[in-house]
Amino acid sequence: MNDQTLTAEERAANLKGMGCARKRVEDVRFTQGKGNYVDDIKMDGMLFGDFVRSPYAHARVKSVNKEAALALPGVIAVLTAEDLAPLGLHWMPTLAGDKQMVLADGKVLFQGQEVAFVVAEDRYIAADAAELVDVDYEELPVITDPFESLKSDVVLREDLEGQTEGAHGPRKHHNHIFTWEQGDKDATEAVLAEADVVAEEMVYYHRTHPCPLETCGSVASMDKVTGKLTLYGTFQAPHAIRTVVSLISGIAEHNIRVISPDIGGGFGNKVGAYAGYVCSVVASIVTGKPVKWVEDRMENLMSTAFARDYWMQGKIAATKEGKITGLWCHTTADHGGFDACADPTKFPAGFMNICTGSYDIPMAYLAVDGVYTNKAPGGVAYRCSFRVTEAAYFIERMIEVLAIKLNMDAAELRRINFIKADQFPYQSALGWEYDSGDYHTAWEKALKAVDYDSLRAEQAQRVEDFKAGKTRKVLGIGLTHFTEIVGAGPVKNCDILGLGMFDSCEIRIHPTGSAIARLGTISQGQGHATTFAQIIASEIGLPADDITLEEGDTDTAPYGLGTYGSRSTPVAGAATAMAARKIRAKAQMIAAYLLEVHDNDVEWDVDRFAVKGAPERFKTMKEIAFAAYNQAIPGLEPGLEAVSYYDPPNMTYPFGAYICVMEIDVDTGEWEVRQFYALDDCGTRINPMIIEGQVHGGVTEALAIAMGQEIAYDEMGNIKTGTLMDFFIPTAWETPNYTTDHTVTPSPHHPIGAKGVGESPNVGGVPAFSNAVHDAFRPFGLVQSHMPHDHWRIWKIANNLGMHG
Ligand code: PCD
Ligand SMILES: [Cu+]
Repeated sequence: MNDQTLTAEERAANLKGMGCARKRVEDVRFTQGKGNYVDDIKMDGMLFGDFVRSPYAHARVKSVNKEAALALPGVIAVLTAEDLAPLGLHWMPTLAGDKQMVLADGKVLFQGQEVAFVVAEDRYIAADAAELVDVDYEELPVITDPFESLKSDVVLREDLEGQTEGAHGPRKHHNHIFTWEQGDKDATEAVLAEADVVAEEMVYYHRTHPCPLETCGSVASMDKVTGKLTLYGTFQAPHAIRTVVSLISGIAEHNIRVISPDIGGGFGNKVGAYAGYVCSVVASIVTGKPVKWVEDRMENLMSTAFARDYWMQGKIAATKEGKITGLWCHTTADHGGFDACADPTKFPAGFMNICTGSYDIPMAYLAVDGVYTNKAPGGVAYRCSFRVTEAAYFIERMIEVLAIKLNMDAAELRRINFIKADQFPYQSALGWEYDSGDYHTAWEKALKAVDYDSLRAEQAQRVEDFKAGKTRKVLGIGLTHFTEIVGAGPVKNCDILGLGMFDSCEIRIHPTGSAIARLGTISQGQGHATTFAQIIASEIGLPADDITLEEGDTDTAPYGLGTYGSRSTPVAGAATAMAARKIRAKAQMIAAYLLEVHDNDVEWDVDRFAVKGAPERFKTMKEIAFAAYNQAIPGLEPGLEAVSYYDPPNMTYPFGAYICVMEIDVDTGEWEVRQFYALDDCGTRINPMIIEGQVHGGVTEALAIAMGQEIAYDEMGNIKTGTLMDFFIPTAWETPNYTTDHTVTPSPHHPIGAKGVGESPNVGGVPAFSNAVHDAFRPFGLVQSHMPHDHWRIWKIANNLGMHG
């Protein structure tokens, strides 16, 4: 055995375990076009569904005439709310405790709302037939502004009329959904009243959309003989979907098999439940044939879950020296026609109460009011754990605004107020216990890496040159220090529709020393098959290359709550390590038995158990695996497998320091990112290459959001950005170079010390880009301006500041 000739380091390297920049095993398939997405699923006799959608943002649906559509050859059925009503399926519950129409029931509340579902023999016939469905609408007044909505006599949700209690407490107005309050209002207001300095600003984080490359879709197949429903779909939470389908359809849960095949990006868009899923299931039950529904790009942008749309009114108080004494925030949250926000049940505004950020703020108060308008429903985490990007954007803008008020350097203001390394675990004024952090170290490393002082000197020179007429370009230095909160979790705080947010992993070792692991999460491109195998490799000493990973099939995977909110590593990653440790514990008994020593007389050594003090006497994990199946210890059951359901004791708190240096042409509003530095601390790093990829992707999405991407409506409620001609997706052309860096502050409660990282680059990136724009104009008097900072809006900033002469 050449094992004996290798050093421990060489044996460890062969495992490709944690810390290894292992190449993504998924990519062999993906780069050869061998992925298997929902739209690749083809079944015998499969039918296709397509929606009739409302052209109006608010209208009464007086009648739906299906005749012409049904007369078209190849059309099998046209479903309306009337058809679904007897089954109780014309409305469905949302994750936020609201309910949502599956098909228009008497009225429509947003443009693109589903009115009828046409089922036909192929996709094209279905689309043609959808055009033939004749809907008689009566237009109603449209409200697209949440502040107006709260003053309007127009009742948007007639189904809730007279209902003064909502899912999250009292409703103040017929278009009001909930008020969520955190922190101490009176004490915070007292601090504001006495403060040396108070900066106040409205920070708007505009409506945008995750817009994954693959749109949403499903294929439902009801087998009437076995009574089994198989549902393929683009689900970020397949198990939760199975439970919800069972609860609302009455089909026993064991008779439902939900499968998430390959997913072409989720970004939060695929967490909730959509009308298309319900309609494909009903259509399959009705027709007895498999039914596929896949939306197109415009349908995805106009009807599936949007993100953000938070109006955050802020006040921040400080001493003259810049020590922050209090933070106050009132948010008006525009949820559109239904509250279909995907947050843990007890958090109607997600984790917005992380808005004290990285700073030691002794007193704080947050209130969020949810409001209905005539816009698409949703409110998902688009690459951020439940409204954390909103919170980070808010505090990182407020810090900048305060720095202006104090006439202070914004890097210094942050430094003065950071939570110190010795304050962790840190109890925040709005209720969180930050598990760990070392913000000062990260901050100094970042400032040094970009040579902050010379950048400031260059900027000062630039301002002079501009004033002297020597240049038409200004320079912005966008600073951000963010704190994320990921890994929902703890079941005591976090559940979705009553399902506790634990996660799971099951590992089965085969006799020859290879293995399969199944998890309750589901990769959408993150590379779980690569990274989770690395955790197992390090924990039990079998090569990652010999470990298969399977996710997304509810018939085989242990129950889990799915992948979003960067929870896979903090929760399922922990379950993986715990399951592996159970296996190692059994392996230790087997090894000791084979080596004829006491259990405690063997010790773990990379990929084997060796006799203490006699390292030449050992059994490798591979040998132990074989023994587990034929030479088991008398009385011990054969086999080598384990499962772990992990309920994390706390969330994890990744953080980072991002700096963006931007050049802006004041005459055209064009911008150029000259430098972007991203330092992330996600605790123990499983795969540095995947982390770097996550950061590149996330910062690019942040660039999109900050610099142009938006879901905009006109006053009639028409969506103005419903195609990729208008909705900004950066290409290689717009995407700058990034410098990535890291510090490592392990999570003290996670078995391997890892924190999530997938969302961090969005949470840190958006304020970094936006602060760069603001900072470029700060010397000319700009305090606050709303995103997205497209060329036109930047031009207007310059124009309003009188910079166009
Ligand atoms: N420390 C550490 C951490 C982490 N990691 C890695 O990294 C990744 C990620 O992770 P995380 O953070 O944990 O996360 P997840 O859970 O897995 O995932 C989720 C996320 O993820 C991200 N990313 C991504 N990518 C891709 N490609 N695609 C997609 O879709 C996506 N999405 C996005 C989102 S949006 Mo939400 O849903 O909004 O809530 S949330 C999210 C994986 O693989 C892992 O393993 C490592 O390595 N290390
Ligand atoms: Cu979010």
